Amino acid sequence: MTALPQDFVSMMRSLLGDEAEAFFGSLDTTAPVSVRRNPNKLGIGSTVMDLPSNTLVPWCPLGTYLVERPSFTHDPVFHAGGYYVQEASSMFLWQLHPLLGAAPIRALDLCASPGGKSTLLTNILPEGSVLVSNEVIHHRANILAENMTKWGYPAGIVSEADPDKLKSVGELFDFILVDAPCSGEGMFRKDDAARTEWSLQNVELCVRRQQRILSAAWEMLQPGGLLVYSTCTFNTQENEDNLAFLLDTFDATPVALDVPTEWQIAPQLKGDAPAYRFFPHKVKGEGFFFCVVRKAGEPHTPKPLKSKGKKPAEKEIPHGIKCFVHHPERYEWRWMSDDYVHALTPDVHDLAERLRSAGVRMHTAGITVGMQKGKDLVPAPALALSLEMDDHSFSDIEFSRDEALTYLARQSVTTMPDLPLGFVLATFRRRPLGFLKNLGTRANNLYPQDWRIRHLESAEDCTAAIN
Ligand SMILES: C[S@@+](CC[C@H](N)C(=O)[O-])C[C@H]1O[C@@H](n2cnc3c(N)ncnc32)[C@H](O)[C@@H]1O
Repeated sequence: MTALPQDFVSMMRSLLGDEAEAFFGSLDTTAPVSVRRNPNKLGIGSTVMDLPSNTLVPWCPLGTYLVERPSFTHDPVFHAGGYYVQEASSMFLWQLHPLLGAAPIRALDLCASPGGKSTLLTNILPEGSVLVSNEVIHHRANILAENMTKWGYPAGIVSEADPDKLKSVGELFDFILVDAPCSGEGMFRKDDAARTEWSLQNVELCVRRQQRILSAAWEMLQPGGLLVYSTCTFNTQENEDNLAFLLDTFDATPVALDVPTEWQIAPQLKGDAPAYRFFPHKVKGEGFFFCVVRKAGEPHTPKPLKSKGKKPAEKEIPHGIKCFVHHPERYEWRWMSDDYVHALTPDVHDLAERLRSAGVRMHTAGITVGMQKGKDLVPAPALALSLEMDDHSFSDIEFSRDEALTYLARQSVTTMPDLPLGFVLATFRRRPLGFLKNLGTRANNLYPQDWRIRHLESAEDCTAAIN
Protein backbone atom coordinates (compact mmCIF):
# COMPACT_ATOMS: atom_id res chain seq x y z
CA MET A 1 0.00 0.00 0.00
CA THR A 2 1.10 3.58 -0.68
CA ALA A 3 2.11 5.44 2.49
CA LEU A 4 -0.57 7.65 4.05
CA PRO A 5 -0.36 11.32 2.94
CA GLN A 6 1.77 13.27 5.41
CA ASP A 7 -0.80 16.07 5.86
CA PHE A 8 -3.41 13.44 6.69
CA VAL A 9 -1.12 11.83 9.27
CA SER A 10 -0.46 15.19 10.99
CA MET A 11 -4.15 16.09 10.93
CA MET A 12 -5.26 12.77 12.45
CA ARG A 13 -2.51 12.91 15.12
CA SER A 14 -3.84 16.22 16.31
CA LEU A 15 -7.46 14.97 16.21
CA LEU A 16 -6.94 11.58 17.86
CA GLY A 17 -3.93 12.14 20.15
CA ASP A 18 -3.05 8.86 21.93
CA GLU A 19 -5.35 6.84 19.72
CA ALA A 20 -3.70 7.93 16.47
CA GLU A 21 -1.24 5.01 16.21
CA ALA A 22 -3.99 2.42 16.75
CA PHE A 23 -6.01 4.21 14.09
CA PHE A 24 -3.15 4.22 11.54
CA GLY A 25 -2.53 0.53 12.30
CA SER A 26 -6.16 -0.31 11.54
CA LEU A 27 -5.83 1.23 8.06
CA ASP A 28 -3.32 -1.52 7.19
CA THR A 29 -5.65 -4.36 8.18
CA THR A 30 -8.12 -6.19 5.92
CA ALA A 31 -11.59 -4.67 5.84
CA PRO A 32 -14.39 -6.85 7.27
CA VAL A 33 -16.96 -8.23 4.82
CA SER A 34 -20.61 -7.71 5.60
CA VAL A 35 -23.96 -8.16 3.89
CA ARG A 36 -27.45 -6.92 4.62
CA ARG A 37 -30.46 -9.13 4.07
CA ASN A 38 -33.51 -8.03 2.12
CA PRO A 39 -36.20 -9.04 4.64
CA ASN A 40 -38.85 -9.10 1.91
CA LYS A 41 -36.94 -11.63 -0.17
CA LEU A 42 -34.70 -13.59 2.14
CA GLY A 43 -35.32 -15.46 5.34
CA ILE A 44 -32.32 -16.28 7.46
CA GLY A 45 -30.46 -19.31 6.14
CA SER A 46 -29.90 -19.31 2.41
CA THR A 47 -26.92 -19.17 0.08
CA VAL A 48 -24.51 -16.52 1.29
CA MET A 49 -26.28 -16.39 4.61
CA ASP A 50 -25.24 -20.02 5.16
CA LEU A 51 -21.56 -19.10 5.06
CA PRO A 52 -19.72 -19.01 8.35
CA SER A 53 -20.62 -15.70 9.89
CA ASN A 54 -19.20 -14.67 13.18
CA THR A 55 -21.59 -11.97 14.31
CA LEU A 56 -24.49 -9.76 13.48
CA VAL A 57 -23.78 -6.10 12.88
CA PRO A 58 -24.63 -4.56 16.29
CA TRP A 59 -26.55 -1.53 14.98
CA CYS A 60 -28.54 -3.24 12.22
CA PRO A 61 -30.45 -6.50 12.72
CA LEU A 62 -30.37 -7.22 8.97
CA GLY A 63 -26.58 -7.03 8.78
CA THR A 64 -24.14 -9.94 9.15
CA TYR A 65 -20.35 -10.13 8.98
CA LEU A 66 -18.94 -12.94 6.84
CA VAL A 67 -15.72 -14.70 7.68
CA GLU A 68 -14.48 -14.49 4.10
CA ARG A 69 -15.42 -12.74 0.88
CA PRO A 70 -17.15 -15.09 -1.57
CA SER A 71 -17.81 -14.22 -5.22
CA PHE A 72 -21.18 -12.56 -4.81
CA THR A 73 -21.49 -12.27 -8.59
CA HIS A 74 -21.84 -16.04 -8.78
CA ASP A 75 -24.64 -16.28 -6.24
CA PRO A 76 -28.04 -16.16 -8.03
CA VAL A 77 -29.70 -14.96 -4.81
CA PHE A 78 -27.57 -11.82 -4.95
CA HIS A 79 -29.01 -11.07 -8.43
CA ALA A 80 -32.52 -11.77 -7.14
CA GLY A 81 -32.06 -8.91 -4.64
CA GLY A 82 -31.86 -11.25 -1.65
CA TYR A 83 -29.14 -9.23 0.03
CA TYR A 84 -26.87 -6.23 -0.50
CA VAL A 85 -23.12 -6.23 0.08
CA GLN A 86 -22.54 -3.24 2.32
CA GLU A 87 -19.82 -2.28 4.73
CA ALA A 88 -21.14 -2.37 8.27
CA SER A 89 -20.75 1.26 9.45
CA SER A 90 -23.14 2.46 6.73
CA MET A 91 -25.83 0.19 8.14
CA PHE A 92 -26.05 2.59 11.09
CA LEU A 93 -28.80 4.29 9.09
CA TRP A 94 -31.07 1.62 10.58
CA GLN A 95 -30.94 3.59 13.85
CA LEU A 96 -33.21 6.24 12.30
CA HIS A 97 -36.07 3.79 12.56
CA PRO A 98 -37.66 5.34 15.68
CA LEU A 99 -37.44 8.90 14.28
CA LEU A 100 -39.43 8.23 11.14
CA GLY A 101 -42.82 7.61 12.77
CA ALA A 102 -45.60 5.45 11.38
CA ALA A 103 -47.32 7.66 8.79
CA PRO A 104 -46.17 7.41 5.14
CA ILE A 105 -43.53 9.98 4.22
CA ARG A 106 -41.76 11.29 1.13
CA ALA A 107 -38.06 10.56 1.31
CA LEU A 108 -35.16 11.64 -0.88
CA ASP A 109 -31.72 10.05 -1.04
CA LEU A 110 -29.93 12.84 -2.86
CA CYS A 111 -26.53 11.22 -3.58
CA ALA A 112 -27.71 7.65 -3.82
CA SER A 113 -25.59 5.50 -6.13
CA PRO A 114 -24.87 2.59 -5.95
CA GLY A 115 -27.86 2.29 -3.62
CA GLY A 116 -26.56 0.85 -0.33
CA LYS A 117 -28.39 3.37 1.81
CA SER A 118 -31.44 3.63 -0.46
CA THR A 119 -32.02 -0.13 -0.26
CA LEU A 120 -31.72 0.05 3.53
CA LEU A 121 -34.10 3.03 3.68
CA THR A 122 -36.85 1.01 1.97
CA ASN A 123 -36.76 -1.31 4.99
CA ILE A 124 -37.18 1.43 7.60
CA LEU A 125 -39.56 3.85 5.89
CA PRO A 126 -43.12 3.74 7.24
CA GLU A 127 -45.41 1.64 5.07
CA GLY A 128 -46.72 3.51 2.02
CA SER A 129 -43.75 5.90 1.87
CA VAL A 130 -42.21 7.02 -1.41
CA LEU A 131 -38.44 7.05 -1.90
CA VAL A 132 -36.73 9.11 -4.59
CA SER A 133 -33.16 7.88 -5.08
CA ASN A 134 -31.19 10.45 -7.04
CA GLU A 135 -27.75 10.34 -8.63
CA VAL A 136 -26.09 13.03 -10.73
CA ILE A 137 -23.60 10.90 -12.69
CA HIS A 138 -25.26 9.09 -15.56
CA HIS A 139 -23.50 5.71 -15.48
CA ARG A 140 -23.83 5.63 -11.70
CA ALA A 141 -27.56 6.38 -12.02
CA ASN A 142 -27.85 3.27 -14.24
CA ILE A 143 -26.20 1.15 -11.54
CA LEU A 144 -28.49 2.68 -8.93
CA ALA A 145 -31.56 1.89 -11.03
CA GLU A 146 -30.42 -1.73 -11.42
CA ASN A 147 -29.82 -2.18 -7.68
CA MET A 148 -33.09 -0.54 -6.70
CA THR A 149 -35.01 -2.60 -9.23
CA LYS A 150 -33.52 -5.82 -7.86
CA TRP A 151 -34.40 -4.79 -4.29
CA GLY A 152 -38.02 -4.72 -5.46
CA TYR A 153 -39.48 -1.73 -3.58
CA PRO A 154 -42.68 -0.82 -5.44
CA ALA A 155 -42.88 2.86 -4.41
CA GLY A 156 -39.48 4.07 -5.57
CA ILE A 157 -38.29 6.53 -8.20
CA VAL A 158 -34.72 6.70 -9.50
CA SER A 159 -33.81 10.10 -10.86
CA GLU A 160 -30.68 11.61 -12.37
CA ALA A 161 -30.17 15.28 -11.55
CA ASP A 162 -27.75 17.75 -10.10
CA PRO A 163 -29.12 18.85 -6.68
CA ASP A 164 -29.25 22.44 -7.97
CA LYS A 165 -31.66 21.36 -10.68
CA LEU A 166 -33.68 19.02 -8.49
CA LYS A 167 -34.28 21.73 -5.89
CA SER A 168 -36.76 23.51 -8.14
CA VAL A 169 -39.37 20.97 -6.93
CA GLY A 170 -39.47 22.94 -3.65
CA GLU A 171 -40.14 21.76 -0.08
CA LEU A 172 -41.48 18.33 -0.93
CA PHE A 173 -39.66 15.85 1.26
CA ASP A 174 -40.15 14.88 4.91
CA PHE A 175 -36.79 13.15 5.02
CA ILE A 176 -33.59 13.77 3.04
CA LEU A 177 -30.35 11.83 3.16
CA VAL A 178 -27.20 13.56 1.93
CA ASP A 179 -24.54 10.85 1.84
CA ALA A 180 -22.13 13.28 0.30
CA PRO A 181 -19.31 12.78 -2.19
CA CYS A 182 -16.23 13.33 0.00
CA SER A 183 -12.44 13.08 0.11
CA GLY A 184 -12.86 9.38 0.95
CA GLU A 185 -10.35 9.01 3.78
CA GLY A 186 -12.46 6.08 4.97
CA MET A 187 -11.39 4.26 1.79
CA PHE A 188 -7.66 4.42 2.66
CA ARG A 189 -7.86 0.84 3.94
CA LYS A 190 -9.41 -0.65 0.81
CA ASP A 191 -8.27 1.56 -2.00
CA ASP A 192 -4.71 2.62 -2.76
CA ALA A 193 -5.92 5.26 -5.24
CA ALA A 194 -7.82 7.02 -2.43
CA ARG A 195 -4.45 7.58 -0.72
CA THR A 196 -2.72 8.97 -3.80
CA GLU A 197 -5.61 11.23 -4.80
CA TRP A 198 -6.02 12.84 -1.38
CA SER A 199 -4.86 16.42 -0.71
CA LEU A 200 -5.84 19.29 1.58
CA GLN A 201 -6.94 21.25 -1.51
CA ASN A 202 -9.27 18.41 -2.43
CA VAL A 203 -10.72 18.45 1.10
CA GLU A 204 -11.52 22.16 0.62
CA LEU A 205 -13.10 21.47 -2.74
CA CYS A 206 -15.22 18.72 -1.21
CA VAL A 207 -16.38 21.08 1.57
CA ARG A 208 -17.59 23.64 -0.98
CA ARG A 209 -19.40 20.95 -2.96
CA GLN A 210 -20.96 19.47 0.18
CA GLN A 211 -22.25 22.88 1.29
CA ARG A 212 -23.76 23.47 -2.12
CA ILE A 213 -25.49 20.05 -1.96
CA LEU A 214 -26.70 20.66 1.61
CA SER A 215 -28.11 24.07 0.65
CA ALA A 216 -30.03 22.51 -2.24
CA ALA A 217 -31.27 19.72 0.05
CA TRP A 218 -32.52 22.30 2.54
CA GLU A 219 -34.71 23.91 -0.13
CA MET A 220 -36.39 20.53 -0.71
CA LEU A 221 -36.97 19.68 2.96
CA GLN A 222 -40.41 20.20 4.46
CA PRO A 223 -40.53 22.29 7.65
CA GLY A 224 -40.36 19.82 10.53
CA GLY A 225 -38.51 17.36 8.27
CA LEU A 226 -35.31 15.46 9.03
CA LEU A 227 -32.02 15.73 7.18
CA VAL A 228 -29.23 13.21 7.61
CA TYR A 229 -25.72 14.18 6.57
CA SER A 230 -23.05 11.49 6.28
CA THR A 231 -19.61 11.01 4.75
CA CYS A 232 -16.96 8.29 4.68
CA THR A 233 -14.14 10.62 5.61
CA PHE A 234 -12.41 11.51 8.90
CA ASN A 235 -11.41 15.19 8.77
CA THR A 236 -13.53 17.69 10.70
CA GLN A 237 -13.86 20.21 7.82
CA GLU A 238 -16.15 17.87 5.85
CA ASN A 239 -17.92 16.62 8.97
CA GLU A 240 -18.43 18.65 12.17
CA ASP A 241 -17.76 21.93 10.30
CA ASN A 242 -20.49 21.11 7.80
CA LEU A 243 -22.86 20.24 10.62
CA ALA A 244 -22.03 23.67 12.11
CA PHE A 245 -22.64 25.21 8.65
CA LEU A 246 -26.14 23.69 8.66
CA LEU A 247 -26.90 24.91 12.17
CA ASP A 248 -25.49 28.42 11.56
CA THR A 249 -26.99 28.98 8.12
CA PHE A 250 -30.44 27.46 8.43
CA ASP A 251 -33.17 27.11 11.00
CA ALA A 252 -31.96 23.65 12.03
CA THR A 253 -31.71 21.82 15.35
CA PRO A 254 -29.44 18.83 15.94
CA VAL A 255 -31.09 15.51 16.76
CA ALA A 256 -29.44 13.00 19.11
CA LEU A 257 -29.72 9.22 18.74
CA ASP A 258 -29.69 6.62 21.47
CA VAL A 259 -26.39 4.77 20.97
CA PRO A 260 -25.16 2.13 23.46
CA THR A 261 -21.56 2.78 24.54
CA GLU A 262 -20.56 -0.86 23.89
CA TRP A 263 -20.88 -0.22 20.16
CA GLN A 264 -17.75 1.91 20.43
CA ILE A 265 -19.12 4.60 18.16
CA ALA A 266 -17.23 7.83 18.95
CA PRO A 267 -18.94 11.19 19.50
CA GLN A 268 -18.24 14.35 17.46
CA LEU A 269 -14.65 15.61 17.53
CA LYS A 270 -15.63 19.28 17.61
CA GLY A 271 -18.50 21.39 19.00
CA ASP A 272 -21.54 20.33 21.03
CA ALA A 273 -23.92 19.15 18.32
CA PRO A 274 -24.22 15.35 18.46
CA ALA A 275 -22.62 13.37 15.66
CA TYR A 276 -21.57 9.74 15.34
CA ARG A 277 -18.13 8.66 14.21
CA PHE A 278 -16.95 5.24 13.17
CA PHE A 279 -13.20 4.59 13.43
CA PRO A 280 -11.85 1.27 12.17
CA HIS A 281 -9.65 0.79 15.25
CA LYS A 282 -12.79 0.85 17.40
CA VAL A 283 -15.62 -0.65 15.34
CA LYS A 284 -15.80 -3.50 12.86
CA GLY A 285 -16.52 -1.29 9.86
CA GLU A 286 -15.14 1.50 7.73
CA GLY A 287 -14.71 5.19 8.55
CA PHE A 288 -18.06 6.94 8.67
CA PHE A 289 -19.57 10.19 9.95
CA PHE A 290 -23.29 10.57 10.62
CA CYS A 291 -25.49 13.35 11.99
CA VAL A 292 -29.17 14.31 11.95
CA VAL A 293 -30.84 17.73 12.03
CA ARG A 294 -34.48 18.82 12.01
CA LYS A 295 -35.84 21.80 10.10
CA ALA A 296 -37.92 24.23 12.18
CA GLY A 297 -41.62 24.68 11.46
CA GLU A 298 -44.74 22.70 10.70
CA PRO A 299 -45.07 20.59 7.57
CA HIS A 300 -47.43 21.92 4.87
CA THR A 301 -49.19 20.20 2.01
CA PRO A 302 -47.31 20.95 -1.21
CA LYS A 303 -49.29 23.07 -3.67
CA PRO A 304 -51.00 21.05 -6.38
CA LEU A 305 -49.07 20.92 -9.62
CA LYS A 306 -50.19 23.50 -12.17
CA SER A 307 -51.59 21.79 -15.20
CA LYS A 308 -49.70 22.75 -18.35
CA GLY A 309 -52.58 23.04 -20.76
CA LYS A 310 -54.50 20.19 -22.30
CA LYS A 311 -52.79 16.82 -21.92
CA PRO A 312 -52.45 14.61 -25.00
CA ALA A 313 -54.85 11.67 -24.96
CA GLU A 314 -53.34 8.74 -23.00
CA LYS A 315 -52.73 5.55 -24.93
CA GLU A 316 -55.03 2.83 -23.65
CA ILE A 317 -53.57 0.46 -21.03
CA PRO A 318 -53.81 -3.15 -22.28
CA HIS A 319 -56.42 -4.86 -20.12
CA GLY A 320 -54.54 -8.04 -19.21
CA ILE A 321 -51.44 -6.26 -17.96
CA LYS A 322 -53.09 -5.18 -14.73
CA CYS A 323 -53.27 -8.82 -13.61
CA PHE A 324 -49.47 -8.89 -13.42
CA VAL A 325 -49.45 -7.09 -10.05
CA HIS A 326 -51.21 -7.56 -6.73
CA HIS A 327 -53.99 -5.04 -5.97
CA PRO A 328 -54.07 -3.37 -9.41
CA GLU A 329 -56.76 -1.00 -8.12
CA ARG A 330 -54.22 0.72 -5.87
CA TYR A 331 -52.26 2.12 -8.79
CA GLU A 332 -52.42 4.75 -11.46
CA TRP A 333 -51.52 3.04 -14.72
CA ARG A 334 -49.34 4.99 -17.16
CA TRP A 335 -47.28 4.48 -20.25
CA MET A 336 -43.88 6.06 -19.65
CA SER A 337 -41.11 7.18 -21.98
CA ASP A 338 -39.34 3.80 -21.74
CA ASP A 339 -42.38 2.37 -23.64
CA TYR A 340 -43.38 0.29 -20.63
CA VAL A 341 -46.62 0.48 -18.71
CA HIS A 342 -45.89 1.48 -15.10
CA ALA A 343 -48.06 1.06 -12.01
CA LEU A 344 -47.68 4.04 -9.68
CA THR A 345 -49.29 4.65 -6.31
CA PRO A 346 -51.00 8.09 -6.27
CA ASP A 347 -48.09 9.49 -4.26
CA VAL A 348 -45.44 8.07 -6.59
CA HIS A 349 -47.45 9.40 -9.52
CA ASP A 350 -47.63 12.89 -8.00
CA LEU A 351 -43.89 12.95 -7.28
CA ALA A 352 -43.04 11.62 -10.75
CA GLU A 353 -45.18 14.36 -12.31
CA ARG A 354 -43.43 17.01 -10.24
CA LEU A 355 -40.02 15.69 -11.26
CA ARG A 356 -41.08 15.58 -14.88
CA SER A 357 -42.33 19.19 -14.72
CA ALA A 358 -38.96 20.21 -13.26
CA GLY A 359 -37.26 18.58 -16.28
CA VAL A 360 -35.65 15.85 -14.15
CA ARG A 361 -34.70 12.64 -15.91
CA MET A 362 -36.17 9.50 -14.34
CA HIS A 363 -34.74 6.01 -14.81
CA THR A 364 -37.57 4.17 -13.07
CA ALA A 365 -40.81 5.07 -11.31
CA GLY A 366 -43.13 2.75 -9.44
CA ILE A 367 -43.46 -0.77 -10.84
CA THR A 368 -42.33 -1.29 -14.41
CA VAL A 369 -44.92 -3.83 -15.48
CA GLY A 370 -44.72 -4.65 -19.16
CA MET A 371 -45.22 -3.61 -22.75
CA GLN A 372 -47.33 -4.56 -25.75
CA LYS A 373 -45.44 -6.13 -28.66
CA GLY A 374 -47.78 -7.13 -31.42
CA LYS A 375 -50.32 -9.42 -29.80
CA ASP A 376 -48.04 -10.20 -26.84
CA LEU A 377 -48.12 -8.58 -23.42
CA VAL A 378 -44.44 -8.78 -22.57
CA PRO A 379 -43.63 -8.65 -18.84
CA ALA A 380 -40.78 -6.28 -17.91
CA PRO A 381 -37.60 -7.80 -16.41
CA ALA A 382 -38.17 -5.45 -13.46
CA LEU A 383 -41.58 -6.99 -12.81
CA ALA A 384 -39.98 -10.33 -11.91
CA LEU A 385 -38.01 -8.59 -9.17
CA SER A 386 -40.81 -6.43 -7.81
CA LEU A 387 -42.30 -7.35 -4.45
CA GLU A 388 -45.73 -6.66 -5.97
CA MET A 389 -45.61 -9.06 -8.92
CA ASP A 390 -48.56 -11.45 -8.95
CA ASP A 391 -46.72 -14.63 -9.89
CA HIS A 392 -50.00 -16.49 -10.49
CA SER A 393 -49.98 -14.80 -13.88
CA PHE A 394 -46.99 -16.89 -15.05
CA SER A 395 -45.83 -20.47 -15.23
CA ASP A 396 -42.45 -20.84 -13.63
CA ILE A 397 -39.32 -22.91 -13.90
CA GLU A 398 -37.08 -23.56 -10.93
CA PHE A 399 -33.41 -23.54 -11.96
CA SER A 400 -30.48 -25.31 -10.39
CA ARG A 401 -27.60 -23.06 -9.44
CA ASP A 402 -25.71 -23.75 -12.69
CA GLU A 403 -28.82 -23.20 -14.79
CA ALA A 404 -29.55 -19.97 -12.94
CA LEU A 405 -26.03 -18.71 -13.62
CA THR A 406 -26.35 -19.61 -17.29
CA TYR A 407 -29.62 -17.69 -17.38
CA LEU A 408 -28.06 -14.70 -15.59
CA ALA A 409 -25.20 -14.71 -18.11
CA ARG A 410 -27.92 -14.39 -20.76
CA GLN A 411 -26.80 -17.58 -22.45
CA SER A 412 -29.23 -19.98 -24.07
CA VAL A 413 -31.11 -22.06 -21.56
CA THR A 414 -32.78 -25.42 -21.61
CA THR A 415 -36.03 -25.86 -23.54
CA MET A 416 -39.13 -26.38 -21.44
CA PRO A 417 -41.34 -29.00 -23.13
CA ASP A 418 -43.54 -29.44 -20.04
CA LEU A 419 -44.42 -25.78 -19.73
CA PRO A 420 -46.99 -23.83 -21.75
CA LEU A 421 -45.71 -21.66 -24.57
CA GLY A 422 -45.17 -18.01 -23.76
CA PHE A 423 -43.64 -16.09 -20.88
CA VAL A 424 -42.21 -18.15 -18.03
CA LEU A 425 -40.77 -16.92 -14.76
CA ALA A 426 -37.26 -18.22 -13.96
CA THR A 427 -36.64 -18.81 -10.25
CA PHE A 428 -33.79 -19.98 -8.06
CA ARG A 429 -34.70 -21.33 -4.63
CA ARG A 430 -38.18 -19.96 -5.35
CA ARG A 431 -36.87 -16.42 -5.81
CA PRO A 432 -37.70 -14.82 -9.16
CA LEU A 433 -34.76 -13.87 -11.37
CA GLY A 434 -36.44 -12.82 -14.63
CA PHE A 435 -38.43 -14.07 -17.62
CA LEU A 436 -37.98 -16.42 -20.55
CA LYS A 437 -40.13 -16.89 -23.58
CA ASN A 438 -40.87 -20.54 -24.19
CA LEU A 439 -41.16 -21.19 -27.92
CA GLY A 440 -41.40 -24.96 -27.62
CA THR A 441 -38.27 -25.92 -29.55
CA ARG A 442 -36.23 -23.23 -27.85
CA ALA A 443 -36.56 -20.56 -25.20
CA ASN A 444 -35.59 -16.89 -25.51
CA ASN A 445 -33.62 -15.58 -22.58
CA LEU A 446 -35.13 -12.19 -21.67
CA TYR A 447 -32.61 -11.24 -18.98
CA PRO A 448 -31.44 -7.63 -19.61
CA GLN A 449 -28.21 -7.36 -21.57
CA ASP A 450 -26.83 -4.70 -19.21
CA TRP A 451 -27.34 -6.83 -16.11
CA ARG A 452 -25.82 -10.06 -17.40
CA ILE A 453 -22.95 -11.80 -15.60
CA ARG A 454 -19.98 -11.29 -17.85
CA HIS A 455 -17.44 -13.80 -16.48
CA LEU A 456 -19.25 -17.01 -15.92
CA GLU A 457 -16.18 -19.23 -16.36
CA SER A 458 -14.77 -18.32 -12.92
CA ALA A 459 -17.98 -19.46 -11.25
CA GLU A 460 -16.61 -22.90 -10.44
CA ASP A 461 -14.05 -21.47 -8.06
CA CYS A 462 -16.75 -20.33 -5.73
CA THR A 463 -19.30 -23.14 -6.10
CA ALA A 464 -18.08 -24.71 -2.91
CA ALA A 465 -18.29 -21.43 -1.08
CA ILE A 466 -21.86 -20.55 -1.96
CA ASN A 467 -23.77 -23.77 -2.35
C1 LIG B 1 -20.75 8.49 -0.96
S1 LIG B 1 -21.41 8.25 -2.55
C2 LIG B 1 -23.05 7.69 -2.21
C3 LIG B 1 -23.14 6.28 -1.75
C4 LIG B 1 -24.58 5.82 -1.59
N1 LIG B 1 -25.32 6.71 -0.74
C5 LIG B 1 -24.68 4.42 -1.05
O1 LIG B 1 -24.89 4.24 0.16
O2 LIG B 1 -24.56 3.47 -1.84
C6 LIG B 1 -21.71 9.86 -3.12
C7 LIG B 1 -22.44 9.98 -4.43
O3 LIG B 1 -22.55 11.36 -4.76
C8 LIG B 1 -22.42 11.51 -6.15
N2 LIG B 1 -21.98 12.88 -6.49
C9 LIG B 1 -20.81 13.28 -7.02
N3 LIG B 1 -20.81 14.61 -7.22
C10 LIG B 1 -22.00 15.06 -6.83
C11 LIG B 1 -22.62 16.33 -6.81
N4 LIG B 1 -21.98 17.41 -7.22
N5 LIG B 1 -23.89 16.40 -6.36
C12 LIG B 1 -24.54 15.32 -5.91
N6 LIG B 1 -24.01 14.09 -5.91
C13 LIG B 1 -22.76 13.96 -6.35
C14 LIG B 1 -21.39 10.46 -6.53
O4 LIG B 1 -21.49 10.13 -7.90
C15 LIG B 1 -21.73 9.31 -5.61
O5 LIG B 1 -22.57 8.40 -6.23
